[in-house]
Amino acid sequence: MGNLVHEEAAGGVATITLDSPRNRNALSVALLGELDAALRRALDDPGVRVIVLTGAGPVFCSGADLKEQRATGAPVTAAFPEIMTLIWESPKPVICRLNGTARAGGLGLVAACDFAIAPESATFAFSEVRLGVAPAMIAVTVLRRVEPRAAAEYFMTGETFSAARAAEIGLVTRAVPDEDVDVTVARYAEMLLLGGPEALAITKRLLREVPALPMAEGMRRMAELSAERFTSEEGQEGIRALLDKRPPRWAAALTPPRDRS
Ligand SMILES: CC(C)(COP(=O)([O-])OP(=O)([O-])OC[C@H]1O[C@@H](n2cnc3c(N)ncnc32)[C@H](O)[C@@H]1OP(=O)([O-])[O-])[C@@H](O)C(=O)NCCC(=O)NCCSC(=O)C[C@@](C)(O)CC(=O)[O-]
Repeated sequence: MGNLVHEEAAGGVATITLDSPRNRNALSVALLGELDAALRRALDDPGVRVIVLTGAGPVFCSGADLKEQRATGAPVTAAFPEIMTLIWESPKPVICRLNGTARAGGLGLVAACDFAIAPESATFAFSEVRLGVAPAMIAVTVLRRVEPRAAAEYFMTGETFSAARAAEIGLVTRAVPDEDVDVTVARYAEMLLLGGPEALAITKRLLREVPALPMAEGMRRMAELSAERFTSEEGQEGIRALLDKRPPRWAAALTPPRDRS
């Protein structure tokens, strides 16, 4: 366990905390290295079925570490694309529990997660252009979540917007009263623990793939997948459990080799 990222696991849920409040959890080389290792441990642990990503202090993440960038003169975020991809392609669902505000690169992480629960007091900004840099890497996740007009508006103006607006444009799943963040995250984690781990991993993959498929090919491939699921061990257990009026007994969560499609 490192100094800048902490992990704990309980009841099938691993919580990974960015813990560098002095610079508002800025993405330094060291923090990114620890985050990458923590994510891989959670992905590799068959006891972990849901991952929660959060931060310590008043800010979830302030984006690239600008002080380190100035001191070293080299890009500090070389490891960032791989981390966003790990989250995006993780067969286990990932919930972002926003402990507060986020900026720039921090919003790339938010968008990479399957769910994001934000406190109403949080504010957001894609501040890159105001620094003379571009929201380049984060565009890859953010543009898959946020509607195009809103992306153009906030990417190009750098204007600060509210958590409620972030929910409206698809950047976060829900903006809730600050005191309700934990209960809302727990409710999502509980719902996710009810699903079959394989079914969830496959559903996450189809959410990524189906929109890009031509209609006829989409129908053909999804009909095949649907049939496979009904005959899979997990599908049979889920249906048996429903008909027997008992909770399903799921096998352990999926572990790597991860699905990279
Ligand atoms: C986050 C709030 C609103 C909190 O606002 P606040 O809670 O009022 O905190 P603060 O502004 O008083 O900051 C507290 C301390 O954190 C430091 N700090 C704060 N942010 C950073 C940072 N990023 N890197 C390094 N240090 C940072 C800041 O310098 C200060 O240090 P001190 O003066 O006490 O020594 C405010 O601090 C803020 O606006 N920070 C700057 C956010 C920003 O502009 N980030 C842009 C990063 S560029 C980026 O992420 C590029 C990328 C990755 O998207 C490119 C791509 O996608 O290709």
